Amino acid sequence: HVSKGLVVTQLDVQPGECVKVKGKILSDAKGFSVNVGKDSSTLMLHFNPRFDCHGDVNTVVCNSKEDGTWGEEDRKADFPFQQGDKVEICISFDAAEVKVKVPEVEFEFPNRLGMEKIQYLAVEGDFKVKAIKFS
Ligand SMILES: C=CCO[C@@H]1O[C@H](CO)[C@@H](O[C@@H]2O[C@H](CO)[C@H](O)[C@H](OCc3cn(-c4n[nH]c(N)n4)nn3)[C@H]2O)[C@H](O)[C@H]1NC(C)=O
Repeated sequence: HVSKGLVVTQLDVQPGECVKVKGKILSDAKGFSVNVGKDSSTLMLHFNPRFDCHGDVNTVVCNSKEDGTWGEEDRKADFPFQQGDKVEICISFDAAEVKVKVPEVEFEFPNRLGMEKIQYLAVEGDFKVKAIKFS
């Protein structure tokens, strides 16, 4: 399993609010993930840019996780990331969907679990977190 990165629990992020993660993608990154939800087993969104891992090259894979079981993967067309880049990722949600804003591109993913708040944030993989901000 990927090494443990930053984990934040006891959050209470409401619809319309934003979780901002600033950091640096490692220069030899294979992939990283930003995970938000209730806890590590119940994720509203697993946002997983893959440079070269699990058989994917330069592909953003999104998924949800319910009580430890992955949902259907959603592979995105855009891949606005480069190894070594500094990135700022903003995640917000409402009853219908989760939005992931990065410069130039906004990804959308259905709020499959109908979650009403984000209590958990975990950043995993080849990503060095510099700052997190809740607004
Ligand atoms: C073609 C063979 C069967 O399909 C493959 O099955 C793999 C195993 O499920 C898929 O990889 C997993 O995809 C998951 C998202 O759907 C995750 O990215 C998983 O990454 C490791 C991981 C992260 N996490 C995790 N992060 N945060 C939390 N709470 N858990 N748990 N396991 C990956 O190991 C992989 O994406 C999938 N590939 C395709 C093309 O479907």
